[in-house]
Amino acid sequence: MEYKSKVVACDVPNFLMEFSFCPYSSVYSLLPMFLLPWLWPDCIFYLTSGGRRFLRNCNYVHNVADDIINKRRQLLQKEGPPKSLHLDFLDILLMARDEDGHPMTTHEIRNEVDTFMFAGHDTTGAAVNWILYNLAKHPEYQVKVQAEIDTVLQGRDSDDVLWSDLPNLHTLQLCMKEALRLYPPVPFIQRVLTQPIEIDGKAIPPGTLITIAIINLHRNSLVWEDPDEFRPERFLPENLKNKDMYSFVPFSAGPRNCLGQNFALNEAKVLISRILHRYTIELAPDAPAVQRSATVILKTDHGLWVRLKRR
Ligand code: HEM
Repeated sequence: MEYKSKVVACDVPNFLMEFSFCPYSSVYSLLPMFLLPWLWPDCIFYLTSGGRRFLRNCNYVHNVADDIINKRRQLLQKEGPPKSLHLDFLDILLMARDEDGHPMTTHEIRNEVDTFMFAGHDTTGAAVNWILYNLAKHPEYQVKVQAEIDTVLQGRDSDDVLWSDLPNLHTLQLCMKEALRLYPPVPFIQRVLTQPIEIDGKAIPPGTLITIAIINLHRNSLVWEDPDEFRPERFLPENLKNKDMYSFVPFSAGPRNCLGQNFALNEAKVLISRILHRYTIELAPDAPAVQRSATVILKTDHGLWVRLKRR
């Protein structure tokens, strides 16, 4: 499959961010906001109780971020740039200057912080959950992953996972990719076409908002053999030789793909190897059936229930 569309940035209206259900009528309460087009204009949406709750929640998050930014700015003014070798993200933003020497405003910095918090937190959390769940469901792979972690750590403590260990966790990497294929934390993305394209004989005009269902692509039997099976070996280099590079896109693809991809994979590797070095994970026998719920992030309706046994 080839992506022929050019990608453009598209502003997401606020109503799409309100994923809770419309609270004020028995009929509406069953419908997600995007099925209620008359509430799409912000000025109308903000008059509803859902809209007011949305504004309240936004204010709360913005105040938390503003508070952190202001405290750090004051610290920078008082003590000067940090002496540590690596500056953190907030320091970099606070110290950035444009061509005229102007710093970023708190509002500009907050927008960046919000993007990274939203893009980097729930996504990685969901990924780690789904990976651990799959390893619990497939103990034959969990054992291999644990043996690999034990070898790589060479008797060191679980807290001592080093940067240099990460490329050696090959089996873990295969299992992580397979879990991200079956359960991509971002199941859908959207793009506005800037050029007409044709897919299977159907012409789609520019300006059309299209949804790319990553989860369906990953489970398409034309793309992956036995797509619902957990088979990490699919990602061995020899098995990927004839695979289209767009068959597996949990981090999207093209110029607007995920900026935090490597960070997320490394973060997940550290976390999972520390957990599996100490514990074996089993599915909880009395857990409710896993019901995938595909909102912005792929979650479950009743959680993923596992048991940890100290090794
Ligand atoms: C397993 C974890 C993650 C997954 C599955 C994931 C997935 C994605 C996907 C699919 C997109 C494209 C969204 C779209 O086009 O609509 C994206 C964009 C983005 N991600 Fe991630 N992400 C993850 C972790 C992170 C982390 C840890 C960070 C930051 C530290 C991050 C930062 C971003 C940013 C800034 C963008 C927007 C890039 C742009 O529009 O140019 N992500 N991510």
